[in-house]
Amino acid sequence: MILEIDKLHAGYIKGSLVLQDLNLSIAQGDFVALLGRNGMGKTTLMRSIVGQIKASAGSIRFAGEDITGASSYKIARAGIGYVPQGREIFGDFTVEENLRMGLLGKPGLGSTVPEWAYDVFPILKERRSQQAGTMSGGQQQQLAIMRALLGQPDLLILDEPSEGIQPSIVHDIGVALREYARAHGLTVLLVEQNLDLVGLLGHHALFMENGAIVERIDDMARLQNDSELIARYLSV
Ligand SMILES: Nc1ncnc2c1ncn2[C@@H]1O[C@H](COP(=O)(O)OP(=O)(O)OP(=O)(O)O)[C@@H](O)[C@H]1O
Repeated sequence: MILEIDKLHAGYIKGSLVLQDLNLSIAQGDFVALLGRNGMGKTTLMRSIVGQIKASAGSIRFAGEDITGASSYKIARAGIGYVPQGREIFGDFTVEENLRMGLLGKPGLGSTVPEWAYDVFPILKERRSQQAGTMSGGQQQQLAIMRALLGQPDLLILDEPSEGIQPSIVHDIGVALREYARAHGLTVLLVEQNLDLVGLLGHHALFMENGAIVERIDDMARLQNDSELIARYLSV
């Protein structure tokens, strides 16, 4: 297992936990989609894995190493890339400057954006000198994903990458990312509501409710044809 979370408890306010006794194991090279209604704790779980929220109990192991309580910087260096909800790109900086930030803090990667980055998402090459904040949502999402990939992570975590993006563009981004992930043996953990992207980037789906993972499916066709499952976990 590349990621092993055992009995994790975490939250924002003392005495009020969002994640309760959460267990999760992800195998190397797996594509896992995490689904659930708003407020169930998906983002809190992602932020706990990348060290932005400290666990009050339980443990998180990545590639055999205990990363519970480690700094975000150390966790990124250990090989976890994170594309946060809302993308968090630097709008006043150029595309290339944003991409260079993905190289920071990782020894041996240099400071020049390698050509392969532009091969994965060619629009970023066209726009490399443009202020990132002036690009469309889909273009900014490609930038955010590539900034994370430039650190050459072993596990890539994406939090609602389709948010605010036209469906056809979401699909194209998903196809490009799937191709990259397969070619590089990347493990992917995706929080997503867009079922097209879940189908593209998920081999399994996990459902989260009230701070715990309550069900797993391996037959992804159920997301299209099991209306009872959808109603139980996804309808608002
Ligand atoms: N910064 C914060 N401070 C206090 N409470 C928070 C904070 N962020 C989230 N919460 C609370 O934690 C709970 C879980 O939120 P979380 O964002 O993890 O859910 P989610 O499943 O990712 O939903 P969404 O799809 O809306 O992001 C919610 O009750 C939310 O109000």
